[in-house]
Amino acid sequence: MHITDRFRPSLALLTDLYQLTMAQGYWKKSMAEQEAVFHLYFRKNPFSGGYTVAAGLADAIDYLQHLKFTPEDTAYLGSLRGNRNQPLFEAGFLKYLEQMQFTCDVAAIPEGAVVFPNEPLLRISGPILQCQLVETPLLNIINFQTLVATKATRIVEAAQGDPVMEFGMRRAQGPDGSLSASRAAFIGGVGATSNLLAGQIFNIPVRGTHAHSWVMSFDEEQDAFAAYASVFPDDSVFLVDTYNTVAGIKKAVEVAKKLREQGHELMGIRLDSGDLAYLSKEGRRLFDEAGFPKVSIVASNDLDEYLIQSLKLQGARIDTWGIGTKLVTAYDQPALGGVYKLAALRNTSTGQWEYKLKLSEQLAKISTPGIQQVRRFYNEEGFIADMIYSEETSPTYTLIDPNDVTRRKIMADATNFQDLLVPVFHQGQVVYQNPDLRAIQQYARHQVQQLHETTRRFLNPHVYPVGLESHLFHQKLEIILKLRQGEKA
Ligand SMILES: Nc1ncnc2c1ncn2[C@@H]1O[C@H](COP(=O)(O)OP(=O)(O)OP(=O)(O)O)[C@@H](O)[C@H]1O
Ligand SMILES: O=P(O)(O)OC[C@H]1O[C@H](OP(=O)(O)OP(=O)(O)O)[C@H](O)[C@@H]1O
Ligand SMILES: O=C(O)c1cccnc1
Repeated sequence: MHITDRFRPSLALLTDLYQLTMAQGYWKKSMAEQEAVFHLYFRKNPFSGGYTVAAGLADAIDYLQHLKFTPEDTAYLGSLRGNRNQPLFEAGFLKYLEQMQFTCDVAAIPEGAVVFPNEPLLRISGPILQCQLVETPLLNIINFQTLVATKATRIVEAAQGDPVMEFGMRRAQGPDGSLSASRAAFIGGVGATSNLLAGQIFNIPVRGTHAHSWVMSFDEEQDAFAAYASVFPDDSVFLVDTYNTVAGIKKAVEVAKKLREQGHELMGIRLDSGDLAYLSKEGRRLFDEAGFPKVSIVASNDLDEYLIQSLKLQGARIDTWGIGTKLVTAYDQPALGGVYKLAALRNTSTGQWEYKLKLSEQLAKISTPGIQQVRRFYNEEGFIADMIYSEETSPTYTLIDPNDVTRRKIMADATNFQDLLVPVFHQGQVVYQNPDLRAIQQYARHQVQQLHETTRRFLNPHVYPVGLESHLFHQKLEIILKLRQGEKA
């Protein structure tokens, strides 16, 4: 099942109005079927990090597979009016939309792969009208899930093997945001979610403790713990910070003793405020002294990768991390900034591809033309460098940094490489089997492990080398110079 399933029968209008006005323009100018190539990529790793984890492809595939304008969709479009109250869309165009089938080719980097700025995560080729229509929803799906999967990976890295639970639904960007975030967080290595619908849809393990209101609804904190334990004798984690945390821990110890007399073991306690380093050490000491070394200590309270790292440095005795707001909202960087750019258009007279690029004052923002593929070079120690090349030319082994021509890398000795974009749709038909979500999670873990620790660190990470293949670099340069000349004229 996919997140997009919930919006059936049609998601065709989940796009920006301008995609439809351009579509009518292409149709009217007899350009609708002209073949185009677009790439979806981002320009900067999120969170000032050294890498990004791709996510969202399964939902992107599901969306494209079911792209169909229903009579209700076209009736709505038909009802839209322009400035002179004239219909915005023509009846002939709406008929065209209703009959339209998705016929594009799509190649994509599988979910869980580590990816870097300027690498196409998706390449869509086919009739320009169709390629253009799907820009916004593809960006919507891929940008958010990739962002959250990357945040989750960082949090899981900081936790150094401790289990991490995702508690974010209440602070997420709406119901669909919470589901996407739970899925992406799982890809990034989170072990469980508190979000039951995400559990049901994606088969993610669900876990939870209890809220402060449970404790507050009893006269005595200890009675609250005892009552909860009587309902869930083998599955209780007590939230101990409603009043005085140390006193709360002591009451939890007393209830744990009673539970043991009845043949059950308390699972854990949760700390949700105060000094988590101090309180976790105190909690560990009190439970250990009472003969409960296995009672685990869960911590929550606005945690993120930096706080986890700090708490570990302070010697906190936290076993499990509950992470909500900062994870599902990607708090310190709320958008990835992925873009979708036209890179080639088939000339209808010559049948040849014409390369296209978008100029910018900033070199880094000039898009790359061509029919791109990403080749990753690696050895037994991990990933070495990535090269973006055009599938139209046979690639050399020279990578040039598009933002600094003096930085080059020659990969002639590298025997191991892999092309990252794999076929996903062929002429509108799916040719890709989505891996199971757990397999994607394992793949992501393995991918991150292939990166050097200098690329993985949070502060000022080493920049992983990504270059343009020499032919492509020179083609790009030539187009830039030509366009700039045109600008002057
Ligand atoms: N030992 C620690 N080192 C660094 N940060 C900590 C430590 N312990 C807790 N924090 C973090 O400090 C922030 C503030 O926590 P604190 O419990 O003092 O305030 P609070 O959340 O407003 O408390 P309350 O829920 O009681 O109102 C939280 O993000 C928490 O995770
Ligand atoms: O801190 P986060 O990373 O966002 O994790 C989720 C938070 O949601 C809950 O708090 P809330 O105050 O909403 O409810 P509660 O009464 O259950 O603590 C929980 O106790 C966490 O603190
Ligand atoms: O189960 C929990 O402890 C939980 C669930 C959601 C949000 N905060 C905590």
